[in-house]
Amino acid sequence: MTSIPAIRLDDGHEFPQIGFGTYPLKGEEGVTAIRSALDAGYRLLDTAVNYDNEVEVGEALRASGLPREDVQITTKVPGRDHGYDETLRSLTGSLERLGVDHVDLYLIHWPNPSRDRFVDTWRAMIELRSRGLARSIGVSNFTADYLTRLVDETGVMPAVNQVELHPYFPQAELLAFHEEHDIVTEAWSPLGKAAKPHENEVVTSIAEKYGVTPGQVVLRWHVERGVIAIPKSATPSRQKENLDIFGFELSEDDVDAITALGRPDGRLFGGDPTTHEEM
Ligand SMILES: NC(=O)C1=CN([C@@H]2O[C@H](COP(=O)(O)OP(=O)(O)OC[C@H]3O[C@@H](n4cnc5c(N)ncnc54)[C@H](OP(=O)(O)O)[C@@H]3O)[C@@H](O)[C@H]2O)C=CC1
Ligand SMILES: O=C(O)C(=O)[C@@H](O)[C@H](O)C(=O)CO
Repeated sequence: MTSIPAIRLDDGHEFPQIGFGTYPLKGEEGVTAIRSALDAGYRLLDTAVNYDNEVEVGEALRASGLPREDVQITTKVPGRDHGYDETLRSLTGSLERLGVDHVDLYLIHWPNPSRDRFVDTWRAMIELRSRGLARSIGVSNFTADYLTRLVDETGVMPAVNQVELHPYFPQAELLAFHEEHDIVTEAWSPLGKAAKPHENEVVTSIAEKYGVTPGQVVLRWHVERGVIAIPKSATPSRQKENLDIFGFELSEDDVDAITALGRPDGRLFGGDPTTHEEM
């Protein structure tokens, strides 16, 4: 089984550089797909209250027979649960649905700026970390300005920012900010989902050169940039393929050529964190 290199967060906890995205896996089929990912070697599962599949994630974990401590679980507080007390309650609900006594990474799913409650939400997450209910805490879809506001108002910088990141939206500026502030970047839709950047000729020709698949090239590009990627696949063969990316390296020129595919309108569904509201 592939051994997955780890990335260390600024709180000292280590996370595998490839995790498994679970949206929109649900029901019996969802449990089967998530279980199959665990069997293939994934040890980081990404879920959220809004995916409505925390129960399935917990079931797949138990069905796998793996010790709880071998698998890291991320979940996320939704916009409707922003606020101090609301966030404490939200995690209680997530833990019950998952059937676990702590999560390994707890994220604010979206900043939801029109509500302007993400700082209080963050204060609750700091408390949840001190109670041991969330081992690491971070955010998702935060801009540099929102991250700065969190640290200015609470003194605590998120360990992770999970953001849209794929060859058509490479986010070089945000990555540089993260590096400067010891924030680990996690890529959502790392394969670019429906935009299928792996079908772009730049990627397919690099894949041919290395004798790997285009999907593997895109995931390796994330690895070369020091990012944690959480590809989703319901297909067991692709689940294995997406983990099998540690036997080759991309040259700097190839990394740059893929990054150059970025487009100003490269977001998949216009999810600009400064305007997108998701409850
Ligand atoms: N924080 C946030 O706001 C967000 C977080 N996320 C998280 O990120 C995860 C991943 O993102 P997602 O949007 O699913 O997009 P991905 O970029 O992971 O793409 C998933 C799609 O790619 C296909 N696929 C998987 N592997 C390959 C491959 N090797 N070659 C070609 N196609 C492939 C899958 O098909 P198939 O399943 O048929 O194999 C599926 O259609 C989500 O599951 C979720 O956990 C996603 C969006 C927003
Ligand atoms: O999947 C997620 O985590 C989301 O935040 C959603 O916005 C998701 O990307 C979606 O539903 C897009 O239409």
